[in-house]
Order: sequence, then C-alpha cells, then structure tokens
Amino acid sequence: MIEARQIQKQFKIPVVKKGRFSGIRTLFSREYIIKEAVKEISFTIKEGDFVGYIGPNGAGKSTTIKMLTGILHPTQGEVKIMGLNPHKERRKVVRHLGVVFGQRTQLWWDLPVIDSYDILTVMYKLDKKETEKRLSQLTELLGLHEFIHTPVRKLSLGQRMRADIAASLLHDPEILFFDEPTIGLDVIAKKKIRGLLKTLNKEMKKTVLLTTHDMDDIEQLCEKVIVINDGQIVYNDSIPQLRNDIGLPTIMKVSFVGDFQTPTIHHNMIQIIERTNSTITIQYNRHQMKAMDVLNMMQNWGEIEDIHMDEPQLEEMIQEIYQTPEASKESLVVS
Ligand SMILES: Nc1ncnc2c1ncn2[C@@H]1O[C@H](COP(=O)(O)OP(=O)(O)OP(=O)(O)O)[C@@H](O)[C@H]1O
Repeated sequence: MIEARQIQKQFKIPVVKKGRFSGIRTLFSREYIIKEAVKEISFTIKEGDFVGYIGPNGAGKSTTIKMLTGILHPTQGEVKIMGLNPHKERRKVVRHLGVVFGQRTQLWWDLPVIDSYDILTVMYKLDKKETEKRLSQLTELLGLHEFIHTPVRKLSLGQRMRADIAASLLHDPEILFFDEPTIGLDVIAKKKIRGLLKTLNKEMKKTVLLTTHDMDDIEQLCEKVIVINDGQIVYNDSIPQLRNDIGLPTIMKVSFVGDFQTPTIHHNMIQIIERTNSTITIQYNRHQMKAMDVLNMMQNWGEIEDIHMDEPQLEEMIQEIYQTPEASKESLVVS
C-alpha cells in the first residue's frame, strides 16, 4: 500500500558569508552544505496497518511525509502509494490520501466549518450527493453538530481537530497521515481523538501513519512503530518486539509476611534497589531470567505476600534507541 525504497533526501544549503554585503554574497555563493535529511530508508506499510512514525526533532519525519505525499521529490529512491508515484502522479495519489496537521488547519479561519467543507467539495471536484452523505456520517462519528455552523477561529483545539479530521475524510481516502493530532489537547480531548483514530482504523479500515512526540499516542494506538534518528531508520517492528529487543530492566517489588532473608552470596543477574523490613525491590533483565524463576528463588527468602512488577515505559525504550546518535554528517560542496 505504501512503499518507500531506499529513499534519500538531500538539501543544498548555501554557506552564509560573513562580513559586508553578506546577504548578497550568500545569494550568489556557489558554496553549499549538503544536509542529508533522510538517508536511503526503506519501509512498507500494509493495508489496514496503524503505524507510528517517531523520532527526535530534526530526525527527518516531516521530510519523509513530504516525500510520501509528493510535496518533495526524493534525491534518490522511489515511493509508491497504492502503486502510484506521488511526485509524478500527485493528483491521482491525493485522492487516496487524507492528511491532518495538529499545528495547522486546512479549514478557513473566519468561515463556519460547514462552509470550508463546501469549498473543499468544489475544490476537489467531489460528487455533491455522495459527499453530503459522507458528511452526515462523519457528523455523527465526530460529533460535528455541536459546532458545524461556528467559525473555525472560535473552536476549541479539540473541536478544531475533529473538524480537520472530517475535512481529511471528505473524499473517503484509504490512507491517513496524522501529524501530531493530539498536540496541545487536554486529557479528555486527547482520549476522544485517540478513540476516533482507533475507529477510523478498526471500523472504517483506514491505513494510518501517525507522527507524534506523544508516546501515549503510540502505545495506545499503534501496532507497529518506525523510529527514525538522524535520517536513518533505527527500528521498524511491533511494540511488544521493541520490549523484547531493548534490554531494559524489569523492576519487581515484593512484600513478605514479616521477616525475610536474602542469601549472603550475591546473585549476578539480580540487583537489589531498595529493602525495608518486609519489602524488597529488585531489578533484573528479562532476557536473562524469567519472572517465574525470580519468584521461585524469592520464595526461599520468606513468605511472599504481594508482588508488583513495572515494565520499562515506552518512553524509556525509545530514549534508549535515540541515544545511539551518529553525529550528523554534512559535507561541504563547491559547485
Ligand atoms: N527545506 C529545507 N532546507 C534545508 N534543510 C531542511 C529543509 N527541511 C528540513 N531540513 C533539515 O532536515 C532535517 C530533518 O528535518 P525534518 O523537518 O524532516 O525533521 P522532523 O523529524 O520532522 O523534526 P520535528 O520533530 O522537529 O518536526 C533537519 O535537520 C532540518 O533542519
């Protein structure tokens, strides 16, 4: 459905000249820095997938999305959206795509929401009857009736996001790109938007690519996650697999009935973090030991009353991946 094969994007940035008339001299300069924003990445997104595309600031996410939507042409490599080249066949491709940006709206600021939908219907030459039917379904799903006659500038951020999601669905695309759809939303509005995104994927069978810095969005919505860092894909698999791959320790807190005795010989796979009269908190790596084995061992220490386990948070795991940076390589080119 979405295929990126060895795509690369380089930006040529003129070297800024110092001294007098620097602006004009920069304008006519032949010296450039080549910034490799995306470095020969490949991935496939299948029909019905819900994929998170994440990475630190400046990692190359927007550049990738721009290449997928045909706004930017890859310096090398090829993108296919439902078998079409988004750059060469942009008009055909946009029929299959819906795009929502959390930070900006595609609606007209001073017009009532419904007027924006009318304009988009004309602009994209959509069938009027069909679009009306779809809009009434979307009104139901997204609760648009509350504000459909209100100018966009008067909407709350959560309402505006719902209005934008509806706009992206007017032409019934199969693929949706969401860029930070929950940014700035309060807890309740976030929950609502996440619920809607889930419905779009599970019930309306849309394929979704979500870009976000919010790890709760990723954890609650995505089956797969692609992590990009410094222009390169550093992870592409499911979240459970990520838990397996990243060897962060699991924390276990055990309370005993009364006193307990730990062995005098130190166990090299278990680390004691904290101990009180009746509780002990340990950490171990589940690559090295199973929880059952840890518990079996602890049963010899005393009578266990309660067990609490903390798996590493997604945030921690992702940070672990981010922390393997290769310094960004820029090359000076004189042409
Ligand atoms: N038009 C451009 N000209 C020059 N450099 C660019 C251009 N667009 C992006 N870059 C550079 O390419 C790199 C990747 O940028 P990109 O916007 O794709 O990152 P991002 O992962 O979307 O970041 P963020 O999370 O902050 O939005 C950055 O170093 C950025 O400065």
